[in-house]
Amino acid sequence: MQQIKNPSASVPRILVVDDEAHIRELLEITLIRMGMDVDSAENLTIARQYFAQNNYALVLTDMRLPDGLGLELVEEVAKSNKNTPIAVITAFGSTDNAVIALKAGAFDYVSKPVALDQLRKLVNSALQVSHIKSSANHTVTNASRLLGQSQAMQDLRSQIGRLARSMAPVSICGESGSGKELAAREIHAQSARANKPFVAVNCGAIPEALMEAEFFGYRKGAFTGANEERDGFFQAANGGTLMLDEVADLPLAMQVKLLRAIQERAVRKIGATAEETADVRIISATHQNLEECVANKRFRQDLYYRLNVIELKLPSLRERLDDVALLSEGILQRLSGKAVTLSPDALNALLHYDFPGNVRELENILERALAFANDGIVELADLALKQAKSTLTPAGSFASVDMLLDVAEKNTADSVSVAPTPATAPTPATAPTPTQAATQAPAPLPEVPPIAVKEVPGQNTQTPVAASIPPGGFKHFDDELPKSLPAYLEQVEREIILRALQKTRYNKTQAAELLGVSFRQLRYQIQKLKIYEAE
Ligand SMILES: Nc1ncnc2c1ncn2[C@@H]1O[C@H](COP(=O)(O)OP(=O)(O)OP(=O)(O)O)[C@@H](O)[C@H]1O
Repeated sequence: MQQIKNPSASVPRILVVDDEAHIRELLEITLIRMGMDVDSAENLTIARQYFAQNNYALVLTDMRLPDGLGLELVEEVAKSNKNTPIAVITAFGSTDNAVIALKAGAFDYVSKPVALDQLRKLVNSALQVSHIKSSANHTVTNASRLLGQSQAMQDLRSQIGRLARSMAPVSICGESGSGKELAAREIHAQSARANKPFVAVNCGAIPEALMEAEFFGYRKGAFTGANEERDGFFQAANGGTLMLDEVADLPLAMQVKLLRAIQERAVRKIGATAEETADVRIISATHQNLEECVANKRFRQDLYYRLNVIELKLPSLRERLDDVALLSEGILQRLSGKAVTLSPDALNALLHYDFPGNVRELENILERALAFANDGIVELADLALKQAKSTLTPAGSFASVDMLLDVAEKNTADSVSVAPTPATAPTPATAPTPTQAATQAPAPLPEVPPIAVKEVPGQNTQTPVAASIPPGGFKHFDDELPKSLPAYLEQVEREIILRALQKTRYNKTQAAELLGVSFRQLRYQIQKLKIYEAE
């Protein structure tokens, strides 16, 4: 056992635990060169003594020790009140051990033979975690955008605080609109990676043929149309967090490649001969049941095991209706920029609504209601809830089409959202590529001849309806008023969405661009209106 003399209180101190003297020595030299103080232990017993007597910025332990497993130390350190990050050194190719250690509370891992640049990155992340913990920055939890004071939200926020201190992959599940992406952004914002990119990728929105290029990038000339070298999502997220949204939508072939990239922490651009390291933290999300997808052989078990190291479950809004008042206040404030309140009747109606679309639906309801609200008060009738028996008083004019569509998501300034930007996408002649659509103002929707004439069942039916428009379009009211405003507005919304879908040959990404809404919002409206592609 070797102890560095005269450790200064201001110098970060690291405990290295390994039974092989030459590895201890290598780690010690590297860490001392990085300006750290180092204590080293050759077995669990000595490591425990050191840990009990000192405060460490990081504990780095081998998995196999003469008197036990490094995993025991991981559990003890994770459970202690000291909040010390602990990382493990795993044998080459033993990624299962890494997953087990991460599940037990390890902050990160390095594989043998230890690559020194990876070790340096790990140490720097651990130091930032310790710094965030002890500095005023930690109050970021209080400024969380995830609103809600219910027990479920308080638990969620403290779970997020713990997860932010780890590199472990997190799998977020929850109903559509319940806040999965927001939770992922929070984990990133509170982590040591906060000043690096957060890249959110909608796996369901990328054409299969382009997946590899989008994820891993390509070299110039790698294929026809590859006119210049391009980074993929992994490179764009380097040092930060990569969110794989709707991960269940990944095709099986891509799942294999993704698994490899995550395990090796390295990717190879299409056309490149060498791999490059990819230092990304993976957060995945889905509204589907991934276990069921595994059982149905739609999702690889090994990838599931790799992504699902820690599971974060988002409660639905109807499970935490006591948050509705606070959420509404925050949303109204954000949307209108001034104090707008809900009348007691309106609040009461919301408290009895079941929100199948969760917080996103609450946002939509309130955004629509704001357009009708007078004198800074949202009344029950303004909400136009389906269950609410509203007697709507005419409020000037009917909602414009723009109002019916949700506002585009606003990315936070410190984050990057990467939309698929295919280089060689076989795109329909009339539809713009996503790249074009992102840079051009959406063109006005031209008249589209009606297709696949089918009768559209009633708007409130539970049966999905095929994507078809009645001949001549839907009935529009000139003089007479519609019998039900919500049903009428849904009808107009359906018509607009169907026209955009038909124009883009059912490419939802392009349809969303055309309508100036995000893919997620369009998908939500399609689900809500139960539109599906005509066979
Ligand atoms: N707790 C919350 N506090 C404030 N806003 C929230 C909360 N949860 C969700 N939201 C808002 O609701 C909207 C939907 O959230 P988000 O996109 O994170 O949901 P999601 O579960 O990822 O949806 P999907 O499954 O459709 O991808 C966003 O505008 C988000 O800001």
